[in-house]
Amino acid sequence: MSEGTLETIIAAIGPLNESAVEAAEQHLNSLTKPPGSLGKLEEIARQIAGITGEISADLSKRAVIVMAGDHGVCEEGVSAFPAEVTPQMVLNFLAGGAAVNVLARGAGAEVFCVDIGVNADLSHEGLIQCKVRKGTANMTREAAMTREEAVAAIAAGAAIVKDLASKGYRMFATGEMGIGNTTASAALCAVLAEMRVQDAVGLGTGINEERRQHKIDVVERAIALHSPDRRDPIDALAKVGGLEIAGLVGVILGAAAERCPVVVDGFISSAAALVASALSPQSAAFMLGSHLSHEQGHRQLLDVIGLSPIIHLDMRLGEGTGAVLCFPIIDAALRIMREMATFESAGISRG
Ligand SMILES: Cc1cc2ncn([C@H]3O[C@H](COP(=O)(O)O)[C@@H](O)[C@H]3O)c2cc1C
Ligand SMILES: O=C(O)c1cccnc1
Repeated sequence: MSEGTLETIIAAIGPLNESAVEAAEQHLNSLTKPPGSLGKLEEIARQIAGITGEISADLSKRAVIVMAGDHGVCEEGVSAFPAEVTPQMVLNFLAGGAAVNVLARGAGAEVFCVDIGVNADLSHEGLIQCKVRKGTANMTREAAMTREEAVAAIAAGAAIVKDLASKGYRMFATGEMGIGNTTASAALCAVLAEMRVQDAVGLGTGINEERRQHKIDVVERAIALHSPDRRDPIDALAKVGGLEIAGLVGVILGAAAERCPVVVDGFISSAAALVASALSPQSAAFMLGSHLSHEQGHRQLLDVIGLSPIIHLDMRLGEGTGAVLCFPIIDAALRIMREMATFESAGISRG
């Protein structure tokens, strides 16, 4: 796919429907509660109205899209786990045994696992095959991928969402699997959010402080080698990003283009959201922050994108786990819109 096709996806993203936001606000204020007393549930209800154009949209068909890809930078010893865990976990997702599968079952969501760049030959009927290349290159030596590969991965993510939307899916969560991907995410934060590298690099799967210092050095060397252009998000994504991160950029832009809410998971998904919002500032209005990851840098990253997390559970897993946990809360906000009595219908005096 060419960058022109990416421009077409971006051009399809419009603003929120302000009259639906206004109608949601009026309905919320007619319900039997002090104005604003349902806090963030009210904010969610207004946002979903603005996204979908309906004050209580039916979002019952929902999906978590788990993008899987490998990272050449693992050669530098940046993760507590070996790279072969990526394909092993893909099989676990397909067997239904990973944390995201369990939580998705509880949230009425289907898990779609995508091979966008796993460094292994995987074949399974449940796997969506979109491999752009077998893992990125080691960013401390060469660009993680080419610009064309980054664009192809974005396009693949957007095409998956388009296909699911045509089948009736109305809400999406971002998920990922890729050993080494907190390193790529931290590099993107440093370039595109202008965060200090030491603030963006965390412990990932559980390295110690000494290894974190090494991981900081790895990110600094990669950025010094490539000088990614912060005004060109595709350049940054190609040089220091990841295939699954690029795939999620496409999922987010694709959801915004389809006017579907997209719930952004933890640190890595938020790095994808950062790239998406740099490519299309309007896309941020279609994103919902999910949880505050324990990974260092996540709070600052969310602030830059302008997302506020719905829940705080000290999780640091990824896969889409925090995002799917927010689906029942979003359901609660929509249920309030549908089922609560109004002051008028219940005969209750207003203050
Ligand atoms: C068994 C296992 C399951 C996971 N599920 C998500 N991650 C998470 O950990 C990885 C990022 O951390 P780092 O950058 O330190 O490698 C990603 O794959 C992320 O999704 C997992 C990691 C492991 C080991
Ligand atoms: O917040 C996340 O997404 C995360 C943090 C650490 C490791 N894996 C994922």
